[in-house]
Amino acid sequence: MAPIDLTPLKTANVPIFFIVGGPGSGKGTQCDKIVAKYGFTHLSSGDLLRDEVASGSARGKELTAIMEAGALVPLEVVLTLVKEAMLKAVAKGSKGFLIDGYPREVSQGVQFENEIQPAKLVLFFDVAEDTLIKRLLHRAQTSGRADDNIDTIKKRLHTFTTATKPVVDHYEQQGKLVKINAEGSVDDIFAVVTTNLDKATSKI
Ligand SMILES: Nc1nc2c(ncn2[C@@H]2O[C@H](COP(=O)(O)OP(=O)(O)O)[C@@H](O)[C@H]2O)c(=O)[nH]1
Ligand SMILES: Nc1ncnc2c1ncn2[C@@H]1O[C@H](COP(=O)(O)OP(=O)(O)O)[C@@H](O)[C@H]1O
Ligand SMILES: [Mg+2]
Repeated sequence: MAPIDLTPLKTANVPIFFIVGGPGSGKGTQCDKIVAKYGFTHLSSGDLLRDEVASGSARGKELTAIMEAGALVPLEVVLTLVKEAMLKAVAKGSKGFLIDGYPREVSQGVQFENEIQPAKLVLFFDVAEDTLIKRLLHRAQTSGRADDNIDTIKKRLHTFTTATKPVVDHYEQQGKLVKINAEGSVDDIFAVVTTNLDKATSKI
């Protein structure tokens, strides 16, 4: 795959926030509220992957089985989709990015930050496993997602614990992690999100 020219993205030099949390932790819900208040561009790695599957492309066909198994798709695939989406957004004057659902393993974060730029903050939505399961089963009633079923949910939770929890430790050691208890109401959690984002963006 030819390397993507990231010059426009690096030149834009807009803030980038990683949004991390278990399946059903509220990443998408909080990102929608952050976009409404700050105007950042929300890119969900899961949504980009589902769009790729829906496009019927050969690349998309390979992804279906992996996603329905609740496993992680190859790093290069998801990073390429994220880069392509970020370039499209900076061409339209993006003010900054919420990268939702990425990184899901430490190597993803390291490669992203080496090739694009360091994330300003990593927001981690911390939710107990039984709450995640309850929320995802509730979402399953309307999401129509092939991976919102109890078997795949359990696999996604296992994937989160084994591959993504190390991401939390990695950024905690760097002092860039904001760990938010995301058990409460959407608005209470958003109040904590805005306190942290206001602090981070005031330093830009
Ligand atoms: N009670 C409660 N439910 C929430 C909260 N945030 C999200 N949800 C619900 O939990 C489900 C998963 O949320 P979503 O944003 O899709 O989580 P994601 O999988 O991390 O992107 C959805 O049905 C939401 O309506 C919250 O703060 N409190
Ligand atoms: N960064 C990533 N790396 C590898 N696979 C990913 C990544 N993001 C999403 N996926 C795949 O897409 C699926 C759905 O992701 P996502 O929509 O973010 O789930 P949720 O919002 O419920 O946490 C994941 O279970 C995984 O198979
Ligand atoms: Mg989501």
